[in-house]
Amino acid sequence: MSDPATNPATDPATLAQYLAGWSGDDPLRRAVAETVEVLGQAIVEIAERLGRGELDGPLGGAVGRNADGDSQATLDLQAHELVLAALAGAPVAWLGSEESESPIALRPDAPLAVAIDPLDGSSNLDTDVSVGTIFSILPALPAATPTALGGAARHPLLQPGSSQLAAGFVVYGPHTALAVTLGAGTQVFTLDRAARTFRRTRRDLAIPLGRREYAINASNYRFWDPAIQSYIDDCIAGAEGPRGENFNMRWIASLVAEAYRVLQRGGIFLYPRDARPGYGEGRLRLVYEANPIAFIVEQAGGAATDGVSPIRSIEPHALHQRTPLVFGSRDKVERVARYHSDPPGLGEASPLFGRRGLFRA
Ligand SMILES: O=P(O)(O)OC[C@H]1O[C@](O)(COP(=O)(O)O)[C@@H](O)[C@@H]1O
Ligand SMILES: [Mg+2]
Ligand SMILES: [Mg+2]
Repeated sequence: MSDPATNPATDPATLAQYLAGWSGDDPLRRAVAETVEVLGQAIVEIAERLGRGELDGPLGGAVGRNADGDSQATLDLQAHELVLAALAGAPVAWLGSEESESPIALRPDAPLAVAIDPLDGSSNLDTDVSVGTIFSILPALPAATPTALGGAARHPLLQPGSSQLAAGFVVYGPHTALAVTLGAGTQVFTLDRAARTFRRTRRDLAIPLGRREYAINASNYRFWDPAIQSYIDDCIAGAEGPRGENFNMRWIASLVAEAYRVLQRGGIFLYPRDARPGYGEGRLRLVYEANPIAFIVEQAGGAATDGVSPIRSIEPHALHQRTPLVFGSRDKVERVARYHSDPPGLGEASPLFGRRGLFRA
């Protein structure tokens, strides 16, 4: 897979052009393309609102609580409303949003379901750190009985991530970047603010290998499982430890910003389960955070697991369900799984094995 930095002057594909080229005359693809495009319009609005900072009032500050008990900022709700309004005419039957306890019924006969985190990382709003939007597009199954969410019949929003037709995430940073996959590679578009248009700036992105960088909230160390503790211990031990090389650490506390960094320069991200009350399945949500990120990362040659199993193989049972999440360069993600499968005391960190070469990657 090639990874050229694309020059918009010679590769002027706008998001709309890229979507049109991909969809052709296929009705389901056209529906996906239309939906990504209207989400793009909502994203432009959210970017403009964020770009005004506190000129129109406070961005952060809790105004309520969502279904998961997280506090909601004014902008969490505004972003949700902008997405809802943008989807009004789209071929979407169901919207599942972090900011709505239950799925929202849109057009009953439409072929798609959208799951979205309208504003990711919103606890960072008042510090002007990058936040984002994450979305997943699924087929709306005709046989589903949506009122039985969580029951025997499967709601379209509760399909495993392997059913996704498209996924995207945005970083509202110094520039607004949109990473998208339609199952045919990962593309990055940059918002041309003056034209209110996304233009492709990276084509068929491939996560670079070899970057020795990990991202984890290290303040939770004492609550982690031994496998995660061992993995991080070995990174921290650096050149003197079993890995035999030094590692750098990053933690922005903004999933989209971490995911974008991993896409651009490699490394690994971990938000594992831990022993704090309420963190038995980690913090991040499977349906509208982990699944779309996993699809995009895999389409860029990387991997995403819950530590052991591929994220996209997990059968969701609830819209707001959490999952441990590990993603990044494939070799590093696979190494984390091996720390889980090695018997305690015989892992790579074991003094019995010291700097054994078997798992050096
Ligand atoms: O504060 P913590 O525990 O480090 O968690 C940070 C994580 O929580 C999140 O902010 C969760 O997303 P929301 O802001 O949408 O709830 C992620 O962006 C980030 O990776
Ligand atoms: Mg989030
Ligand atoms: Mg959010």
